[in-house]
Parts: sequence; structure tokens; C-alpha cells
Amino acid sequence: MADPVLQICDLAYQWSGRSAFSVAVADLTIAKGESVLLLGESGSGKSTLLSLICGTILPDTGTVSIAGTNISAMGGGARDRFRAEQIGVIFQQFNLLPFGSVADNILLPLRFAPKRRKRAGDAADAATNLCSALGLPAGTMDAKATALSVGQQQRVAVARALIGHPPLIIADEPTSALDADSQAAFLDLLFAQMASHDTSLLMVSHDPRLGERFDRVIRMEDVAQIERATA
Ligand SMILES: Nc1ncnc2c1ncn2[C@@H]1O[C@H](COP(=O)(O)OP(=O)(O)OP(=O)(O)O)[C@@H](O)[C@H]1O
Repeated sequence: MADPVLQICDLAYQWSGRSAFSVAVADLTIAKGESVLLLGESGSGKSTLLSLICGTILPDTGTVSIAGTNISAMGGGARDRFRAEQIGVIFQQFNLLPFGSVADNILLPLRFAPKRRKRAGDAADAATNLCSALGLPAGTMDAKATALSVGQQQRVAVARALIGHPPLIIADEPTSALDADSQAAFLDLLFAQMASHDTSLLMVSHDPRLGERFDRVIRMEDVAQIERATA
């Protein structure tokens, strides 16, 4: 069998500080092409887990492997480059560059990821094609990203995550600001784009109703042990 896109083994991590929070995940695997919804209450450590998967924070013990490579053993610079190559991230607040154009924002991850840039082919064409597939009006490429509506900014964030076909998309509550119809439309667009490249998705949400759209639903309390120690 091909390497899973994500494999977590015996992970433990603790935030330090006044209200120390720790999370432990014995085993979590996501297969190539699989879509997984991660549900959990506010404060249950979902964003912490996503940061560990992206390698923006490192586990105290255990390993996180992306496409067969243990990122926990990499140095910071190598880990940043590996993340840019392998993972497309959609943040809750989109995190678009405020002064950048739509094109600048979509092309951003390719700047740090030569293999991903190669996979994208002609990068400007790829960005334009993604915009049109995601329903952004022609001519928005030169607009300032933050001048767009929230729904349009969300599409820009999706295009930025998808460009160059990273094998794993990580999305942290990308639909929390949307009504039910817009949520469904958003997922339609995302899944349609992912299907053509066997892309895997790990998406965090509070909303169990989204579960039917995913191959698998996991709950934070089933995959992770968490502890809070207030000093
Ligand atoms: N940067 C940080 N520094 C110190 N502690 C942190 C930090 N980020 C998170 N924590 C701790 O981790 C706990 C879990 O936070 P986290 O954001 O991972 O939960 P969540 O499930 O994503 O919550 P929400 O659904 O509200 O976004 C927090 O209550 C806090 O104690």
C-alpha cells in the first residue's frame, strides 16, 4: 500500500504557561485521497493538533509523518520548505496578504516550493484556471485580495491551498462564517478540485452536520487525550 498522507505515532505535546494544556495522540492515519472531518468542542486542542501536523510546532515525543517523511526530525528551515511543498492550508480567517493582489496571494506558496511550482505548470495559468473553477469573476486576479467579499476571499484561500496539487489540504473551520447553503457550495467546490488529484483533506469543524460529505468523521475525544492544568 502507498504511504499514508498523514501518520501520527505516539505523539505528545504540552503548551507551557499559566493554563498548561497537553494533547496526546497514539495513532492517527489519513490515506491518500481520503477526506476526514475532525470534530471537537472549542478548546479541545483541534488547532494545536493541526499546528503539529503542519510542523509549525513540534511534538515533545512521538512522530508526525507526511507522505512517508517524519517532519518531527527536520530542522526549522527544512520543515518550512517541506510544508510548502506538501500541505495546502486554509485558515479560519483566510490569512490573505492584505496588500497583495488575488494573484499574489494564490501564487504565494509556490515561491517557497520549487517542486510544487513545477507541478503547477504555468503558474499564472494555473491560478487563473483555479479562480475560474472556483467561480471567481474574470478580472479579479489583479484586485486587492482584501477588497473582495468574504465569500470571494474564501475562494482565494482555497485556490492558494490547491495550487500545485499538494497531497494534503488542512482546513481549520473554513466554513464557520457561512450559512448552510454557502457551506454546501464551498464543500462542492473544494471536493471537485481535490477529486482530480486524489488529494487528502483534514478539515476541522464544530458542525457535525458536515460529516455526511466526508469519507470519515473523527472526534477529538476519540483520537486524543487532553489535559488542562491550571496553575
Ligand atoms: N499559542 C498558545 N500558547 C499557549 N497555549 C496555547 C496556545 N494555543 C493554544 N493554547 C492552549 O491550547 C488549548 C487548546 O486550544 P486550541 O486552539 O488548540 O483548541 P481548539 O479546539 O482549536 O479551539 P477552538 O475551536 O476554540 O478554535 C487552549 O485552551 C490553550 O490553553
